[in-house]
Amino acid sequence: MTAGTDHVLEVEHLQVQLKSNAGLIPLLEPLRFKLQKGRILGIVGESGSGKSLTCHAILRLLQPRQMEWSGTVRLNGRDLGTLSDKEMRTIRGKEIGSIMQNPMNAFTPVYTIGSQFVETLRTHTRISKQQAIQQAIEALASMNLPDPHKLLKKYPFQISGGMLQRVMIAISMCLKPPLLIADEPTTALDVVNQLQVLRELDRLRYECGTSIVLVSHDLGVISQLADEVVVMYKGQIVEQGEVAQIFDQPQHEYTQMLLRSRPTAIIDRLSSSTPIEL
Ligand SMILES: Nc1ncnc2c1ncn2[C@@H]1O[C@H](COP(=O)(O)OP(=O)(O)OP(=O)(O)O)[C@@H](O)[C@H]1O
Repeated sequence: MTAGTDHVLEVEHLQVQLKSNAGLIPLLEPLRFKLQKGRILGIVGESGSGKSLTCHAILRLLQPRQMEWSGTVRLNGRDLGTLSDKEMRTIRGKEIGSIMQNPMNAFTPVYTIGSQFVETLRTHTRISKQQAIQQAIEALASMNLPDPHKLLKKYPFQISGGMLQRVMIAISMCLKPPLLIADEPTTALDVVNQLQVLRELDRLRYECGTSIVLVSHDLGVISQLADEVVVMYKGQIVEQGEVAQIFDQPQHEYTQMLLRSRPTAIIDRLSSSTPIEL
């Protein structure tokens, strides 16, 4: 970490505009937030409020022909805006892991899960092929994926979206990045697997000190896992702060409305002390 900052992620005046025939249309108003090592920042807000766009902007995955962006994103004090596309490709994966809503997009259909898993590990670490396969098998097993040996031989289209989601998380677990961007990581999963994934994310931050940006519609998940929260509405941050503060004393009318419609099922399961039978 660069001297002078104890923040893994610093986002300042981050703004995104859509290029259209009618001119630039603002999609994200200038955003500002920071995240310390080992902390989880939840991003909540209704559909279309700008959560995914924020994640894509941090990862520098916006299409330059479609979008214009400005502002600063720093990772451990390093301004990502100054890096070349090649440098950013190295950063993505090793230093910023990502778990996106549509896992199919993260895989190439013509290569097996195993070859993509091993290739990713070996691109970012100095381990042998055999060690990479062993790590992959252990990581897949820890994600409650059945028969990891067979799974490695399958192609992405041969397994469900939920399984692919867990494969992506397993890859991130192996790479132990300082920052993980998880955009609705449990949306495609059933309740048992949602809990498994959330526990693995929690383990990643406690054991590896990974900081996590966690986007979720589920306020129960955010209140249980996140340390701080950003509430977005129409491309703006309307409120941000420590989870307890925002959930106990929401100041903004929109946050109050979100909390009134808060689901409780996952919270109850997650906070239950009874171990889940897997
Ligand atoms: N490629 C694009 N072209 C045009 N508009 C876009 C594009 N991507 C996002 N937007 C617009 O930007 C706004 C924010 O979208 P974003 O996907 O970030 O929302 P979100 O909060 O993640 O929603 P959801 O919870 O449904 O994923 C929306 O109004 C969306 O229509």
